[in-house]
Amino acid sequence: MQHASSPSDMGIRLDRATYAAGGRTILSGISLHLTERRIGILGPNGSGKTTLLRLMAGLVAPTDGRVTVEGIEPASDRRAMLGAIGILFQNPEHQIIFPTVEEELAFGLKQMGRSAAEARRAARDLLAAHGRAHWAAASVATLSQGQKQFLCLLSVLAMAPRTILLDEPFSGLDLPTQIRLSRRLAALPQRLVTISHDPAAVADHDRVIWLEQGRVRADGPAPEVASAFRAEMEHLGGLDADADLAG
Ligand SMILES: Nc1ncnc2c1ncn2[C@@H]1O[C@H](COP(=O)(O)OP(=O)(O)OP(=O)(O)O)[C@@H](O)[C@H]1O
Repeated sequence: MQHASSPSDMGIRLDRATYAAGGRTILSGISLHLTERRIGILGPNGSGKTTLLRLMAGLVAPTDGRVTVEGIEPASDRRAMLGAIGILFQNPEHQIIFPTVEEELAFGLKQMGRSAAEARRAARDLLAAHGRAHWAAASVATLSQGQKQFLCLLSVLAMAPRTILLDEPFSGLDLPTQIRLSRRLAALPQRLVTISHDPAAVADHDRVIWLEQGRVRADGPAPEVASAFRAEMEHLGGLDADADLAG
């Protein structure tokens, strides 16, 4: 497997990355070099957060500029990305494709080259390690939303990617499930890039990037950026309508 060859290749780099679709520019000239262990991406609805995550994961390629992960363009080498980047999508329904928990967990491992028997064994071991051995044969349809979200996290962890991208990981989860998931995420050794519209979700992160209308509006330590973002959102919330939307 290819690994970073120079410090500038480490982590995730965006060089004037632009993404246009449907006749409009969604991200404009984003330049970032992300190497910190806990990174937050804040932004209001429609600011381009999920699109940025899709670019980083290689699910879409920039229409201009460049994106590299550990020195490799993610959209051009999806296989190399399996060990480099994992994604926890906002909606588990967009991630889960197999009928049973064990099949779902084994899928990624098979993609990484494990035999079917090895993948199933590793899936069962992972479930047992998280006190969920009894889930193996369960139909995914019988799991609650929070349990599906946890299954998706286990699927990502099974592949042990060096960076995990999290798209609003707490949306739709009740408070105890949020607290549990947040504790599990905090304990992970990997680099985490967490997308949120909630400044509290990224308040203890090493670096926070504020996206606004497809551009970086602020980039810095969490206390500064998250509090400036909160102040702006509270100001906007005090107005009767979004200033940039007609009607
Ligand atoms: N393929 C596409 N074609 C056209 N427009 C798109 C496409 N993908 C995203 N958009 C638009 O780009 C903007 C940014 O979308 P994106 O999902 O990245 O925002 P977001 O910050 O994640 O929003 P939210 O917080 O609401 O999930 C939105 O206005 C969306 O409608």
